[in-house]
Amino acid sequence: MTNDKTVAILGAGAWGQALANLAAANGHQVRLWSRWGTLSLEAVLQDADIILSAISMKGVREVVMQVQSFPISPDAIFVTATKGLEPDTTCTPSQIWQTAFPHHPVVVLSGPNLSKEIEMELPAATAVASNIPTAAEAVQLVFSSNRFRVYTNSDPVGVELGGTLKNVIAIAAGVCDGLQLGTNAKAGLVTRGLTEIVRIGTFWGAKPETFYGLSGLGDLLATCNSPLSRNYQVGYQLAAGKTLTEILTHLQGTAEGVNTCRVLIQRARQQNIPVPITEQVYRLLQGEVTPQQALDELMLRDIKPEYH
Ligand SMILES: NC(=O)C1=CN([C@@H]2O[C@H](COP(=O)(O)OP(=O)(O)OC[C@H]3O[C@@H](n4cnc5c(N)ncnc54)[C@H](O)[C@@H]3O)[C@@H](O)[C@H]2O)C=CC1
Ligand SMILES: O=C(CO)COP(=O)(O)O
Repeated sequence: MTNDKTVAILGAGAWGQALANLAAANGHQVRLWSRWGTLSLEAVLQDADIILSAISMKGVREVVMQVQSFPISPDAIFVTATKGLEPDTTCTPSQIWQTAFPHHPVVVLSGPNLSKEIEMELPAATAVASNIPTAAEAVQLVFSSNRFRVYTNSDPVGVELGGTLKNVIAIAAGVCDGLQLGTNAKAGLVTRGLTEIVRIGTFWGAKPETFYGLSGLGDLLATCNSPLSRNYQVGYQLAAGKTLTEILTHLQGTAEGVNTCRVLIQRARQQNIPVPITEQVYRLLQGEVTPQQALDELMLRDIKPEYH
């Protein structure tokens, strides 16, 4: 009897490759699928115990529909590692996977996981969250090692939203560093950013405490403080006067925060949720304000109690 699993990883970008290497290093049989690769999706999915998606948000629904057209094991567990929101529906990736595969467990994997550091075999921790505890535990076993510490969590919505919403604040943090506003400004921004994340996330059904864990505060700290973060890079380069189009043309990989910010603003406005930092990031990305104007708008808002 062996505990080795067959793991299908969909998406061979930076994150898909890093996760494939982690599972392979633990002795699992890993099949990595890319739309440009030689392995067919059908062959990759055949009898897989775990089907993990590290597809960027823009491709998730298309890939879900392709997966639906092939046979999969009745016991297969889906894992989603994408950090984004779908523009038209405002769905999270796990909601899309769960709707398409209602009889399979879906696990969200999210945490402070800059893929370049993980590829360098530096230590990191993450959370795997599901409504089905045994599914989260199975995924925990597949990826846990002496360099990747995996915690289970029972709040998939909170874990997924933490990883997704922090990307918008990471853009703001990049602007803050790019403008050389100092450590006090950065600490204030990130803390108020977390307040905004908790406000939106709890409104959408997450548990508030989840946002103080690895996938919330943890990932917020990682992305707001590292030039390895593509979202941080977007903000940093906007502060240097580059246009969004220029930045995205040269950026390696995906900065999900750009799209997430637009979806978030749409939902927050509909539901009357105050999100002042996200609002300024949105206006900056739209070219409606300069980084300095966005800062002034935030600093000169009506004064108020810290909690209300
Ligand atoms: N790179 C990182 O450090 C981390 C990234 N993430 C998240 O993982 C997701 C992927 O990120 P990266 O791997 O960095 O991005 P990436 O841009 O390097 O890779 C994205 C992958 O998705 C595939 N893809 C996109 N649209 C597709 C479609 N229509 N059909 C088939 N494949 C499609 C691309 O071919 C590529 O393999 C993002 O949501 C990101 O926020 C999460 C944690 C860490
Ligand atoms: O989510 C990440 C780290 O946890 C990766 O951040 P970026 O997508 O900004 O590079």
